[in-house]
Amino acid sequence: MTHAIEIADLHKYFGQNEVLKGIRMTVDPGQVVCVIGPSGSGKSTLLRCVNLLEVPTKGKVFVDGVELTDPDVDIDAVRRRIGMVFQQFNLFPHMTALQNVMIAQQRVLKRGKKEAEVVARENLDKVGVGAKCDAYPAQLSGGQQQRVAIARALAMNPDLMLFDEPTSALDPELVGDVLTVMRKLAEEGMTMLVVTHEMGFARQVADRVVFMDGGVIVEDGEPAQVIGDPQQERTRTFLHRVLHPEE
Ligand SMILES: Nc1ncnc2c1ncn2[C@@H]1O[C@H](COP(=O)(O)OP(=O)(O)OP(=O)(O)O)[C@@H](O)[C@H]1O
Repeated sequence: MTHAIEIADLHKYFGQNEVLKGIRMTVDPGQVVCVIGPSGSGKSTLLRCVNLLEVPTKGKVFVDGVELTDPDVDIDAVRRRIGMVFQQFNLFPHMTALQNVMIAQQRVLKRGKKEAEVVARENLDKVGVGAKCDAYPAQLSGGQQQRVAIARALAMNPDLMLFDEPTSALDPELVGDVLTVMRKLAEEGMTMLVVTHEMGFARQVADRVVFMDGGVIVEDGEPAQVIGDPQQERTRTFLHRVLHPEE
């Protein structure tokens, strides 16, 4: 079986700073893999290397068997199959929710206005903000804005979704709405690579959890193992801090 994502010996430097130090991992079709780890461990950089928002210094990244790091590959064609959801929702402030979900379909996929609108409405309904089509981002809560951002990614019919701390910018009471949408996508079989601090989500939804620290993968396994019974001291220390922040 071809892996949905394969990362082979990935290194990334920013100047002298080696942020990724030989990452190897895979995500198979339909799998949900959560990446956890302390701030600055390289999680976002890893995710950004999967759609070449960052160019790896060394190593290879494959999406569905296609090597993104091959200079002859049509990167835009591969990128179109990858949906990305960021911590900040990055919606256009002067466009309504509906227009935000339509615009990339029209510009990138060259869909006509009518089709783009139908697809946008379907996806806004799917994430539970169908009633907010005509609202501007400033009129929406953070959780609603993030769900519009998810709808925007889904409207492009991606094979694969990357999430970079999608709930970190949200007020605590809004986190659940976004996680519910992500859980539903996982149940539908979407392949997902998710950088998150939400241990409950990682534990309940992920097929695998990857713990990163200092630019390396320290542990990679089933959630019950990595979160429930970590083998490495570094993982235990991190989890203790995250799960018992008051101590
Ligand atoms: N564009 C950049 N230029 C220079 N250094 C960068 C750049 N992006 C990230 N870094 C550095 O790379 C390191 C890893 O950052 P990264 O954002 O990947 O970590 P992270 O694990 O996602 O952290 P967080 O949980 O805080 O988002 C940090 O030291 C950061 O300062």
